[in-house]
Amino acid sequence: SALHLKGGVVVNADQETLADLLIDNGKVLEVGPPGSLMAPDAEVIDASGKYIMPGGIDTHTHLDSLFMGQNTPDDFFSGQAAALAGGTTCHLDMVMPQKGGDILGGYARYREAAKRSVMDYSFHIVITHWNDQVEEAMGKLVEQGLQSFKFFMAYKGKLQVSDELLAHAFRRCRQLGAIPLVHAENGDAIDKEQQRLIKAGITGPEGHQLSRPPIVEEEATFRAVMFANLANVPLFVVHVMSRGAMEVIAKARTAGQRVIGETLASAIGLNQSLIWSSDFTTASKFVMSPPIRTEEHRLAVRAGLAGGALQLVATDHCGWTSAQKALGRESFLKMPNGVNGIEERMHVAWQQLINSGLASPSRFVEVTSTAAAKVFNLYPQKGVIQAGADADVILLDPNAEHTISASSHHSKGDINIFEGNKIRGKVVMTISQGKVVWDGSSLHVQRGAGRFLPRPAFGDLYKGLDERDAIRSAEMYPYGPVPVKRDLAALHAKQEL
Ligand SMILES: NC(=O)NCCC(=O)O
Ligand SMILES: [Zn+2]
Repeated sequence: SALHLKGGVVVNADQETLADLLIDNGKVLEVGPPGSLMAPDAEVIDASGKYIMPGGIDTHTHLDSLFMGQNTPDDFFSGQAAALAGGTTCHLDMVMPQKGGDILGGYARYREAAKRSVMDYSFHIVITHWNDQVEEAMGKLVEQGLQSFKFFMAYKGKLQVSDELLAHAFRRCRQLGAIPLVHAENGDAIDKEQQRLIKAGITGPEGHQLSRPPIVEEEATFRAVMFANLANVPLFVVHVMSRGAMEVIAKARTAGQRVIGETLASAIGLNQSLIWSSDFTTASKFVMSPPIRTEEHRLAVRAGLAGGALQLVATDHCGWTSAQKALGRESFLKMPNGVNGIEERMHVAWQQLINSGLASPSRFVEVTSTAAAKVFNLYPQKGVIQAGADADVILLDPNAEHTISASSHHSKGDINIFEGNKIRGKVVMTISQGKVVWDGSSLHVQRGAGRFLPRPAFGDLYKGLDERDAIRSAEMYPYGPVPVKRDLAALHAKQEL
């Protein structure tokens, strides 16, 4: 049935206004001044004292995934249900290739797994090797509505790609109108550090941390940014965890390059102190790549997200059980990397951005929803509350207090990196496709209700790139057109004499 939200503050990325909202048939029907909308049959929801905002979009998740030999506990049903309970109504999941590198096969498996979905979703496709079939598969995937490909610059010997592959792939993305995503860490350097630390007997979770210092993240970020510049392709850097990597991105943007920096709930909400805990289960919870960093980095990245050096905040949700983490008891090399967050992200971002006074509710909407919709070509279907948009909407009570805990979360893992975090501000209602799916205490989700969202190539980030190419070419050949015409016949004739 139709919903009539009355008396709330509607927040979009550009402004907040006291307004009423009418929702019907899965869409936003109308937004108008308080008392102006007529809908006698609609169910009335009192939104007074609450913010009405676009549902969150998480640009980086790993649901129903096989990673480091382990299956993630959360599938598309449990992961998305958790997301909805935390105010996220849409996500983009990472498609890992099948064994043997079969990309289309991997994609088909994820489409099948996603049939359990309870909210809308799309995918990024991970590319780990290169040949003609891969190039062709990328083209086919773009035709099917996928416009983003992910490359790991770390995980040596497994997922890591070479510089040569990056160079090829960025050109191919440019041709297809797709966005390349990079996990930016120098896998070769990490490999050496890992061996050194293990040899020194540092085998615990802190060894993971020490093997991947901020400098390996900054170096790879710089390399990816330079390669993207070379191909004149937009670039999306996933999970920016450190100040240096953020500054590389900010500098490139200042020079006019189209680079998007994604940070994570774990980066702005936590520092690495608990990785030094003498309790193994506690320490192991925080093992992820790139690592959660010192307080100095947390504060820098948080401020950068508020101030505009970074563009959005995701989760890289790849939560594991404590038993799975314990596989790394003897060596951090065997511990599945990854942390939870799909359910906590909106609350952590609210706490860190709004309650710190660093950002406005509009900026919160921008970094949790609108920017993602724009970059990944879902706007204005998603990421905004206006007539015609999908009715993915949340109500947030800025005064409600709650504490995050594994004992009350909806995700399937038995551990939570935000355990005990006190949050002021709570999502008291989530509306997905026009239906109330979270009422503040229970979920009302329907298996299979989630839809795959096709995303056309050549989105907003591509506008103007052809003109830039033409101008850059002209700048590259300051002494005239190439190839330079030379009279080689005359030279031959001369030398034959
Ligand atoms: N981030 C992490 O530690 N695990 C998930 C895989 C990745 O994104 O690197
Ligand atoms: Zn990653």
